[in-house]
Parts: sequence; C-alpha cells; structure tokens
Amino acid sequence: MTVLRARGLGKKYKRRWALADCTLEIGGGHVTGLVGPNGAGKSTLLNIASGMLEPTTGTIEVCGGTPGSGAAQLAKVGYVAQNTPVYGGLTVEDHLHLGARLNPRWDDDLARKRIERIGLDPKQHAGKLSGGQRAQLALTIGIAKRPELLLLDEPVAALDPLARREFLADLMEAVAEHGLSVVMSSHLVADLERVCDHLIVLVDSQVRIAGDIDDLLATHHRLTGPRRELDTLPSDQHVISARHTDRQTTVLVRTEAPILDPAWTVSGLTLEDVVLEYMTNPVTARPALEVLR
Ligand SMILES: Nc1ncnc2c1ncn2[C@@H]1O[C@H](COP(=O)(O)OP(=O)(O)OP(=O)(O)O)[C@@H](O)[C@H]1O
Repeated sequence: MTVLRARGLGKKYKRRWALADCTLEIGGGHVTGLVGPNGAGKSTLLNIASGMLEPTTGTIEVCGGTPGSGAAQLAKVGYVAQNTPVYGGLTVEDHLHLGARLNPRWDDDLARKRIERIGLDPKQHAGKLSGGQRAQLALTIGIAKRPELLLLDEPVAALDPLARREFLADLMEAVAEHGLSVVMSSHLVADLERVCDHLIVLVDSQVRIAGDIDDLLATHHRLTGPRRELDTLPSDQHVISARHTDRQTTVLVRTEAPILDPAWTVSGLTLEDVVLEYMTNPVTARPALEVLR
C-alpha cells in the first residue's frame, strides 16, 4: 500500500519555488525522515500532503485520496505542524473533548494516559503551557487521532531529551501496534536514525535523495587512494563529492556494485555523513531518486 504518491509536485511563491518537481512514493507502515537545510521545502511538502496548502504544479495522493478533500480524508491523515498549534483559550481537557468529537478513530484512553504521564494539568489553558508542553499536547492529539498517516514537522524540537525519547518510543509503539505510517521532518539525524527506516533529503526545494536507510548506508562508500582523475572511475560509481590533495584523492561514491579496485581504501559512512554530503554538495551525477516501498 502506498500512503503518499507525488508526481512533479511543486509550490511557487511569486517567482520562487519552495518545492520543485517532487516525485516520491512512500509505502505504508514506514517511518520516513525528512531532512534538509532551513528553507529547503520540508514544511511546504508536509503542508501540501496535509491539505493545508495547494500545490502549484503536479499531483499528490495521500492514503488514496486528495489532501484536504473531505471528512474521510481528514480522518486518515494527522498533521502536527511546526508551530504545534493549539487553541490558547481552551484547556487541555477541552482539546481532548474536541479530539474525540472530530476524529472517528479517537483513542481517548491513550490520550488521557499520555497527558497524565507527561504531567499536563487537564484544567490548564493551552495558551499558558510552555512551548514544550504545547508540543506534547499537539503530539498527543496527533497520535490519539489514530490516523493512517501521521505527518510531523520537527515534532521533537521543543522537547527536553527525556520527553523526546519517550515521544519517539510512543510513536514506535503506534507504528508497531496500529500499522501507523509516519513522515517526520527533523534536523536531529540521530533521532531519525533511531526511529526511521526511510529517508528523504530535500535541498534547495528538490529531492536530492530518497530511499531505505539500510540501502543508503550499504551503497555509499568513501574511497581513499592515490590521486586520480574522477573520469577514470567505473560508470556505475556515482560521485557525490571528491577532494584531492597533491597525492591523494578521497571520493564519496554511490554504487550498488562491489568496489574491486585494490588501489582504494574503502570505508563506510554514517547516516549523518550521507545527509551532510547531500546537503553540502551539488549533484555531480545523475539524480539519485528512488521510490520508497
Ligand atoms: N508563505 C510563504 N510565502 C513566501 N515564501 C514562503 C512561504 N512559506 C515558505 N516560503 C519559502 O519557501 C521556502 C521553503 O520553506 P519551508 O518552510 O518549506 O522550508 P523548511 O525546509 O521547512 O525550512 P525549516 O527547516 O527552516 O523549517 C523558503 O525559501 C521559504 O522562505
């Protein structure tokens, strides 16, 4: 099952593209991390997927429907936006009532247990909560809604380290028990590595790379050896970046094939290495775009 299918998706503000030519397919049951520099277009993609924003170009299908197209679609997709919006004039308890009334699959037991565990006072007005507490309330509603797909825009940015760990554990539980699919943006690659099985790197409004994290780690290598020209590399080795000294070349390549050249010392990369390489280097080879299944 595919939970998100985008074809040539783009959003333009005046003359500037916030998201351009985005083609993606995300399979159900996955936790997909969305990473990229500030202003890359992550919130724009999530806003379009949730139905908050109309695309300028292309098409998008989320959980088999058009984002924001009606009550049934809204029930299938949960979205916690970057500023974790809550109603300042309503209490925590009011939010739970509202959640129960508006969401057909609402899990009240989960919501109340979570609010109690976090230590939120049900009588407290949401406008008087701290930034982290507001985020916790919004995230609780997102999970208790029991959507098919939960879109999270930098969900843990305001949480303290312990709250962050607990929230990610709750998220993984919902994924395991209810087959929830998640797309979450974050700048915290270590968190993404802990909970995500797929990754999308968005740079300058474009998908730079997308794929299964294990595959990404297995197909990216750092090669170090005597200085040589890059055009002598086999054609199946796509160069992501290269650095030369007078005597030595270090090149980061993506390839499905084994590295057989004995002149190279081959080392693996961490997920952070891969992300940073794609964030800092312009594409030098063909776009490494993959379908996520
Ligand atoms: N309402 C708007 N009007 C004009 N430009 C906008 C608007 N919203 C976003 N943009 C621009 O679109 C681009 C993408 O923004 P977006 O918020 O999607 O980035 P992001 O990857 O989520 O960034 P961050 O990591 O800082 O949250 C940016 O250049 C931003 O300035």
